Amino acid sequence: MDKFIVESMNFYYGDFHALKNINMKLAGNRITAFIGPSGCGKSTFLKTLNRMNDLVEGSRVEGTILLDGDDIYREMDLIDLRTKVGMVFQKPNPFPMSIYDNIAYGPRVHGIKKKAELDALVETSLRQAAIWEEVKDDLKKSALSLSGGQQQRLCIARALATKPEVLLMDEPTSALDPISTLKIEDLILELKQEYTILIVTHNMQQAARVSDYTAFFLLGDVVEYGDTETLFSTPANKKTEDYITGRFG
Ligand SMILES: Nc1ncnc2c1ncn2[C@@H]1O[C@H](COP(=O)(O)OP(=O)(O)OP(=O)(O)O)[C@@H](O)[C@H]1O
Repeated sequence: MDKFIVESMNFYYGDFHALKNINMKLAGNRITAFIGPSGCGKSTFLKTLNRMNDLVEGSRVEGTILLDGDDIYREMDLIDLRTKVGMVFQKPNPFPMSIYDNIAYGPRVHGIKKKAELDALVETSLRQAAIWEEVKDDLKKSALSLSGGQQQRLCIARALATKPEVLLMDEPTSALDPISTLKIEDLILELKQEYTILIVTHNMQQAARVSDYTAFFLLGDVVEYGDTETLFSTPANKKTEDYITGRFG
């Protein structure tokens, strides 16, 4: 099932044409990776999917992006969209509050007040993000006292607490050590059962390890998009081949 259908999408920062005629279907309950050299538009593309770019002055989007058949720029309420489509950023960005409050924040904004309900949500989210065992006795401790890898898993738990359907991840492991990176990768694979995951990564091995599908971006174009195994073993385009073999540039 396609979760997102992107049709004739163009994106501009002022006069700069950052994404050029993107047509793409993104599969539900699968992991899709976006790769490509710096500045090619991967993050911009990811952010169009939950309208994070709306905040950028002078930016403009053309074309259509459907989420479960609804046009996210014309038919969907922004709060509904952001509830359905959660996001995890490159640098872990916990709120300067306790571990518990970081997770309970979103649900509270959505009107959940009962302590028992919040307790359950906090536990489930932390378990799903594979960090419960490490923090369950310290829920009142500041989230800022956690290690970088723990903070990133906490941020994933925070994103899960509002029960999204899609998780956008913008280079979620680039600030982490190899062990934390592998933990997050295991977690991403685990989460695929329940979520649609879209991940920007500079790490080719990571894309090959975790994703079902990969899209290669270059200068705002999608040069090649398909099944990860095929794209990495027998790329159809010479530019894709040059990039994945490190001959790019
Ligand atoms: N807020 C902005 N205002 C103007 N131009 C921007 C803005 N954000 C990004 N750009 C430009 O849009 C292009 C695409 O940027 P984007 O961040 O999407 O690339 P990327 O592929 O994710 O790069 P990286 O891998 O370095 O994160 C770049 O040329 C960048 O300079």
